[in-house]
Amino acid sequence: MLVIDHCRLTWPDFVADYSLKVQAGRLCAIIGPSGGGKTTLLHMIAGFEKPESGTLTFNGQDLLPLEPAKRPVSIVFQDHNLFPHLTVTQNVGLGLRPSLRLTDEETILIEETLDAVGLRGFGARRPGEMSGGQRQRVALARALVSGRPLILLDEPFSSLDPGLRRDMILLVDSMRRKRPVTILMTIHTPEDAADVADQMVFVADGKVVASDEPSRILGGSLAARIAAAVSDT
Ligand SMILES: Nc1ncnc2c1ncn2[C@@H]1O[C@H](COP(=O)(O)OP(=O)(O)OP(=O)(O)O)[C@@H](O)[C@H]1O
Repeated sequence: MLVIDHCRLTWPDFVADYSLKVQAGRLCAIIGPSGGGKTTLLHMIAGFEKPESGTLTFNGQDLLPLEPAKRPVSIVFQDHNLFPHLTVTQNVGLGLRPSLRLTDEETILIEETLDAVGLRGFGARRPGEMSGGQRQRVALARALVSGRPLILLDEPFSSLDPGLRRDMILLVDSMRRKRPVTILMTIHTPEDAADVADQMVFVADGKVVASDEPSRILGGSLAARIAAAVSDT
């Protein structure tokens, strides 16, 4: 289980105080108004931002003393951070071995993962030779191949058209059914994930305002604030 207890960050214009629990193996969708603190929450879990107080554990392990690279966390950004000069296989391989001196077993694992995200035969291509949706799949494959149990997706699909976005969310859902991973995903369109997420979290003003099953979040007292947040973005 991921347990965040009163993790506090203070900047001149923004104060965050996050508390949240996510059971291991769950898919948790994070929604909320622009500037409310969704990305900052993920960055804090990944270790890019350090809270000045509070506790953060995953499956009982204290994450706060750990540098980002040492955390059991893999993060996918909206701009997917692929290296244009590297092939798809190499970009995914970075999730396994930054030196890219891949063993035969690792190369096979990469091929299997590319297959799983629908990119069989794309290994030799470069990101510039692929569509936006295909590039997102490469970034997702890199996160999955890392074997890290906690995957953070920071609006990875928001630049895609609605049909493709939905396909990608279904792909994330199918991946986590094959492998025990816990996934936190920020999204702008709650409906995209309403039927696949186990948990939905509404973040605003640097706080987790509500955390519950998606139907309760979307149909509850926050419905008007959620609608306003969606139309605002
Ligand atoms: N390193 C930083 N230093 C100072 N302020 C920051 C820093 N990082 C983020 N902020 C501020 O924290 C607030 C929350 O930003 P954050 O990116 O987490 O929001 P968000 O909910 O992800 O927004 P969006 O949906 O627009 O991406 C913003 O006011 C932002 O300006």
